[in-house]
Amino acid sequence: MSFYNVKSEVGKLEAVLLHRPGKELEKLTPQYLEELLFDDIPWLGKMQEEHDSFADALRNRGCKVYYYDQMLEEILNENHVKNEIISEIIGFSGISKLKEKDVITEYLKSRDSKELTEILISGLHKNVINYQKSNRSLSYYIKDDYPYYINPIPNLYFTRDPGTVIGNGVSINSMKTHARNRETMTLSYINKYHRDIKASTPPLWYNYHNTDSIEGGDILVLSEKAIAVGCSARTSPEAIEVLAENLFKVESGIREVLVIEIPVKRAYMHLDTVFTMLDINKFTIFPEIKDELKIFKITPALKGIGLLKITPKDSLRTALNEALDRDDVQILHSGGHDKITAAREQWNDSTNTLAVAPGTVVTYRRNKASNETLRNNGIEVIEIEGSELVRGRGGPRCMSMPLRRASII
Ligand SMILES: NC(=[NH2+])NCCC[C@H](N)C(=O)O
Repeated sequence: MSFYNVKSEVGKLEAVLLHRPGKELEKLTPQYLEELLFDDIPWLGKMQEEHDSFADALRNRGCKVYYYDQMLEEILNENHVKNEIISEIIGFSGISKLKEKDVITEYLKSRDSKELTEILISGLHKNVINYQKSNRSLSYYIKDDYPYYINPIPNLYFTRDPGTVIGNGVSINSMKTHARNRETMTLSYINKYHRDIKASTPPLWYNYHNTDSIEGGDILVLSEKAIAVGCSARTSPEAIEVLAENLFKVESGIREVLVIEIPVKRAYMHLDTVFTMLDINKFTIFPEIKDELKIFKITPALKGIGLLKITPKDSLRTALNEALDRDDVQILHSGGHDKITAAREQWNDSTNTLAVAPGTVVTYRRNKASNETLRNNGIEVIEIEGSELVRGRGGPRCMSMPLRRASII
């Protein structure tokens, strides 16, 4: 049996990868907020309570929850994996250029797998390493005010973005920003070495070593034959083409990539901040952007040069109907028909719904107007608290990486 199986956006959620926010969030300071892609500093204790309730809501619906740090710790028990990760991180974090690199490498090697997991997620502060003053380089003094050798990765609880399961394979995404690239790097090790995953040798649809960026918040698995990809502040057209070529080349089952270009803005950093799927024929959208979208359909080129055929489309609804082989697609507007409410609720992730079954979604309770519209249109809404979780700018969909979904009957 394949460890990964996601052939829709809404089939009953059977297994998911989450990360419970930890000490990495306590490394946020006003000075580095923007660089670390936060708008505010969440209160960790409260955030963990909210996250535990989120995980419980998924378990209550029969979903198995895997945790990123546990899987990482498990693979680090093998010495060769530990050494491989340490050497990549040393290069990635610029430590290999420092005089103190041997001391830091030794320090990392002498940690057990739990301690190393903690460092890989919440960072390595400079004052942890003791070494002779005589070994200090000029760059040590000049960059001295930067506190870390290894940066914390506070966005890790948005497990949606570094990896995306499509069919029985996975795309290990290439992140737009340095702040998030290590999330992807560690995920690639989990994918390669975790005993539960490697047994099924899943195909890799995208490799994070490719520098064209693509993030999971932009990828929606519409069906076993079609995916939608947002072209956004985080996902480039070049990366979408590479993903499409890989999916069309091998036996992924995917025959269409529907590209939805959204405006480039912090508030809409990914497609799933403005548009998600709720049911086999229902979607929700932030109405403000609907006239600004550009839609393109990519299919395998039958003849001609190159592998891809690109067709511009006029209407999102028609394109979705075509992709899903239906004629009844409905797109519900968030914000309860009020512009101000819609904008406020979008900022708080009203359109970032996570389907746990066809027509059943998890949302933040705070988005009252949008939740009401969903209910009035036959959607079952499971509400969770998100006062602290939302401060990282993400909702239930961003906080989850579906690993397996049941097929839709
Ligand atoms: N799939 C999503 N919409 N993820 C939201 C990620 C938010 C995160 N702070 C970032 O800017 O990257």
